[in-house]
Amino acid sequence: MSEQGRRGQRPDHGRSGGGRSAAPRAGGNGPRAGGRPPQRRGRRGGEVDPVRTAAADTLEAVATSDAYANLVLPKLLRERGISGRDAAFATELVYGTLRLRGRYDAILARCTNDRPLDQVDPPVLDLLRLGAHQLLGMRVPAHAAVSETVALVRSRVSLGAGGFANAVLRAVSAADLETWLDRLSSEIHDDGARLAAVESHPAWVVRALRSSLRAHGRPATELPELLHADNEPPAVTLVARPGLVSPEEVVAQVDRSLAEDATPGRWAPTALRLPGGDPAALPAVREARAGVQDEGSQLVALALAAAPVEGQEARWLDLCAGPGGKSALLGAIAAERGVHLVANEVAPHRARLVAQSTAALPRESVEVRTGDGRTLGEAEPGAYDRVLVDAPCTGLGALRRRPESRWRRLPEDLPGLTALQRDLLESALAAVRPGGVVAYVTCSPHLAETSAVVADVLRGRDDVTRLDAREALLAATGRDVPGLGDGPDVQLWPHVHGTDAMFLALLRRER
Ligand SMILES: C[S@@+](CC[C@H](N)C(=O)[O-])C[C@H]1O[C@@H](n2cnc3c(N)ncnc32)[C@H](O)[C@@H]1O
Repeated sequence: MSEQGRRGQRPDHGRSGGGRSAAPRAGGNGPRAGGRPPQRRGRRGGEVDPVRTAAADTLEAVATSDAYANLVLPKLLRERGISGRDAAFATELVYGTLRLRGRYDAILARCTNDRPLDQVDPPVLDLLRLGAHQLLGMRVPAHAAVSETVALVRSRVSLGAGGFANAVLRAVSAADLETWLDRLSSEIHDDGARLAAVESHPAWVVRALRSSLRAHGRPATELPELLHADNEPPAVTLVARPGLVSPEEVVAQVDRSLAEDATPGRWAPTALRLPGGDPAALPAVREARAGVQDEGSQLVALALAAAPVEGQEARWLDLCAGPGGKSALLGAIAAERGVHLVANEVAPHRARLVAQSTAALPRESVEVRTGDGRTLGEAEPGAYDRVLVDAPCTGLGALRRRPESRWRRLPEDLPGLTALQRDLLESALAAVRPGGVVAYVTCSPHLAETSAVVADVLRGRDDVTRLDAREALLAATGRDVPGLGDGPDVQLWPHVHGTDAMFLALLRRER
């Protein structure tokens, strides 16, 4: 395999003066986030940059309080009056640093004068990663990246740590990204470990994704492309909820400068993509007639609604509904068909989010409940025509949109999750009536959470038939969606479909 192939496909790094790459890099901001530091005036020598401080505070909250960057950072930027290009710069600093942590650690480990990274004070290490991202993932001039990061280390940790950071970052800045990646590729001989470092994923996730690609009939040689896609920020994708608003009506509400570049979704008739902006500000989103939703999430909900069900329909169930994106889409379709949706969620605060997501639906067509989905099937046997089990999972299929999650999840999380997934699927099969259909969905392609759960639950049962989910998906989209494999289940992929890696199995209860 070629060097490039082993490393993964990276964008063509155009070069500008000084040998630094001019193009945004893998996991970089692209045109939306603005990688060049905005010009700020009026800071005295030695003062730390407030925008980088906001980024460092967010990284600290993520590291020490298990916080989510996408919740902490916007709040912090609002409180500190940081907006526009400064806010975009801070966002790229945080997201890029978190996503590419594995890659930067492999590089930093070669710049610390043989000091292992686990012996570097964690707050210093986080700031070194922040500096490395400015040097290698953004278009920040090297002197600014080093001096601003060293100022942060001095002010937040100690003068001595500042000296150490200075030496390490100068060593990082001695080569550009291309050169560093060539070096990692030539020095790390194990295939999985090399991909883990170059494409910044934990090694166990690399192994899991390789197995899943193979199991779904895709060549393992696609793995670098898949990992690379996980490092690309996803497009802003909206859903126009049927019967409540059309994609065209949503586009009409978008700022004229962005509307020209709005495009329909690739597959789902309900989807549209925006080049940026603040979708939460659109009237249709504020009124819950539209929402922000990955196209893969839309596709699995649409496929359940399109699956063949025998006889009259009256009641649908979303067993694990929070925060309610799929409930809102299913509920909109249900309302059009005169069907009632029950949206169940175990966590009260997430049930409140479901109520918000479904607020635009006619009141009589949806009921939001708080309860344990594991017991619902026993309590209401055979009461529903269609049931969605969008099970709690590792979220390994949505790494693009959750920059820190790949480092938080551990293989030890799997047994607890798969036990819960099995219980929920069994409950769903009890809740669906004969002739009705259950969709088992995860935003993870990990085989233990997908095919293995379905196989475990169906073992020894002859009252359930596996439907061809590809046919339902094609019926739902009316388009020829390529790369759906041999079936009967569907596994979507970021590098093939441009969606999160959603898994879908459709199961019909025969008796
Ligand atoms: C993957 S999320 C569902 C996402 C949702 N379908 C959407 O599109 O917005 C899984 C949800 O299951 C909920 N959950 C976990 N255990 C549950 C249980 N025993 N019963 C019902 N819901 C549960 C979690 O709180 C979480 O909100």
